[in-house]
Amino acid sequence: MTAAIETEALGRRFGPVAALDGVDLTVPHGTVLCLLGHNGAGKSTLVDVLTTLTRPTSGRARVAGYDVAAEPHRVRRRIGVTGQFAALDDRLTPRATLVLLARLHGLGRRAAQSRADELLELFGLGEVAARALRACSGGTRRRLDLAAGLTGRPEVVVLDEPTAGLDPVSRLALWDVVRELARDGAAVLLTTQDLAEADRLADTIAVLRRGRIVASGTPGELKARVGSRAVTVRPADLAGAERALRAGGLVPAPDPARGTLTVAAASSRQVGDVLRALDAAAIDPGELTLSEPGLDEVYLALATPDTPDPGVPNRDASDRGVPDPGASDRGTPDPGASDRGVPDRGVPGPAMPNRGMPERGVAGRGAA
Ligand SMILES: Nc1ncnc2c1ncn2[C@@H]1O[C@H](COP(=O)(O)OP(=O)(O)OP(=O)(O)O)[C@@H](O)[C@H]1O
Repeated sequence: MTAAIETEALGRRFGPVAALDGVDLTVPHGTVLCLLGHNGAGKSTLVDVLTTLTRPTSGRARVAGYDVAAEPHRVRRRIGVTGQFAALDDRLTPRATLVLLARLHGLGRRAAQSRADELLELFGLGEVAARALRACSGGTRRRLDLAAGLTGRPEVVVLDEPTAGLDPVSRLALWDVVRELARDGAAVLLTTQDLAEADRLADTIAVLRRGRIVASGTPGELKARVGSRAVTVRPADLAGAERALRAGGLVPAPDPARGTLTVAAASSRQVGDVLRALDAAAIDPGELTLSEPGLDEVYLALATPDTPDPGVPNRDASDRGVPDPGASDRGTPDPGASDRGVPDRGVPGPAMPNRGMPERGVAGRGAA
């Protein structure tokens, strides 16, 4: 069985700007791929291409087995698309809205009602199910927007920052929905700026930077790739401890405000090295903590636009003595480099995507 989403050397240019620059992605059924990236990395453009809102200018993308450029109608029938409620009568209730949409997806009256009730419950909309839409809050409309995209039980769901602006309870509820969708066999691609969200939800995280995937893997793999557990000690004699660690061949990072020294320690042997170096100088480590790398480190090392390109030696990382996140990507010249520095959205592209199209908007931004 082919993957639910497959892209191959996918590119989308807007005039001189390469919003997507050779993106290769695979999202199998039953899995969640979280796309992380800085502002302007190309996340929305990728979502727009996959949901047929904009056409690629190079490469290919297949969604649910259909090419997005050659068979956009077939793709649209199989993806979780939201935004429909914007075009509906504001006097309708959330329940009536969902029933109507389910019927438009070909369900009979009974089946449509039960699908609507299922979604109302899933999105915690039970209490407002019978309230007119015009009297519903922005958050409620947002959740309804997401629910509306699922009325047809899509096999591929693409969510652009689905939890941005949701309150914490709604956010957790949406995470449950996403996991449930994947358990039921759907492929979910979601973009997020929320690292906790990616950590909790993703089977795979892909890091997009300036239109290119610079790293992908499970959350655990990415964390292991940038890092680096660290040992932090809080000795009484900070300067003496720093000298002792350096004498032991280690590279401590002092934090005088906290009175701590931190040393990257990829293996347990290196944890021992820290203790031995201090012991050799008869220095008590004081408090000792061992910390695991987090996704925030992954983000800082890989996703921020100022990070050196994967094709360029990463001086910062090697200076800190931590493994270089770009190491495995080396050797690939960066064809997008010449596009850089072009002001964002300054140049109108050949075909401006209509992000606001109510009948084909994708879950997420601006829906509230
Ligand atoms: N219609 C357009 N015309 C010109 N440039 C565009 C257009 N749409 C996107 N771009 C440019 O393409 C690049 C990628 O933009 P995109 O919106 O996909 O990024 P993003 O990762 O979604 O960012 P954000 O998190 O800020 O929404 C940016 O440089 C952006 O300015």
